[in-house]
Amino acid sequence: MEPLLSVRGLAVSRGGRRAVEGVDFTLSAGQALILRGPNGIGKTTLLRTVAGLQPPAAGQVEADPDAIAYAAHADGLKAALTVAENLEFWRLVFGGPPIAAAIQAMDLGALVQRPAAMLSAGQKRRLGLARLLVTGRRVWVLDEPTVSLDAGSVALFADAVRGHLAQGGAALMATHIDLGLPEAQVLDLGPFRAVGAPLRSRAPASFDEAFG
Ligand SMILES: Nc1ncnc2c1ncn2[C@@H]1O[C@H](COP(=O)(O)OP(=O)(O)OP(=O)(O)O)[C@@H](O)[C@H]1O
Repeated sequence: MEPLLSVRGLAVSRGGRRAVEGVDFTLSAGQALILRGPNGIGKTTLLRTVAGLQPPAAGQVEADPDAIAYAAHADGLKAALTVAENLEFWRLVFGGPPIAAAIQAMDLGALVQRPAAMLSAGQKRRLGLARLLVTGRRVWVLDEPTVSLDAGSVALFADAVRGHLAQGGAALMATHIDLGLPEAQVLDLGPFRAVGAPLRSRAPASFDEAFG
């Protein structure tokens, strides 16, 4: 079976410094891969590279760029639009399926008329994940998808991923928690830490805006 995503000898850099290198994996229809590794090892950087938001430092990422739906830490919601309007907006952008199934999958029925600005953190995250379902894209690339979700919502998300895989999709996810997806493979990035990469990088003095 032709893989939907193929990563070969991939090295990724952030801030001019290599994070991980020599990463190889493929994802075919119906497969999920979970990236693990300590804070700062390069999970987000690797996902951004796979999504085409930054170039590889070395190696290749092969995928149809129109097959990938990327969900970053931030949910990318339109604050003034309602839940339904946000989903309709993304459906129109991507040309995906009707929004009703996404609303049901992420249990947003009671919130459809509420502006995104008036959602709780977990509700925003559920809307951000519902967005994936209206993209109609086959390869989900997800960075910490369950942050802010309660246990019930994590289970809904796991069901959505399972449904996506069953329909011939694939998913690449960075997460620190157990998603309840035993069928997913796990790739620990620890052994791929680039030679010379710091174990924990130190933030510059001006970095800590919130607490400075
Ligand atoms: N904006 C930035 N500018 C420069 N370096 C950065 C920037 N953001 C992150 N880095 C550095 O790049 C490296 C990889 O960071 P990345 O966010 O990919 O790690 P991660 O594995 O996703 O971490 P976490 O588990 O904390 O989310 C880290 O060493 C980090 O310090």
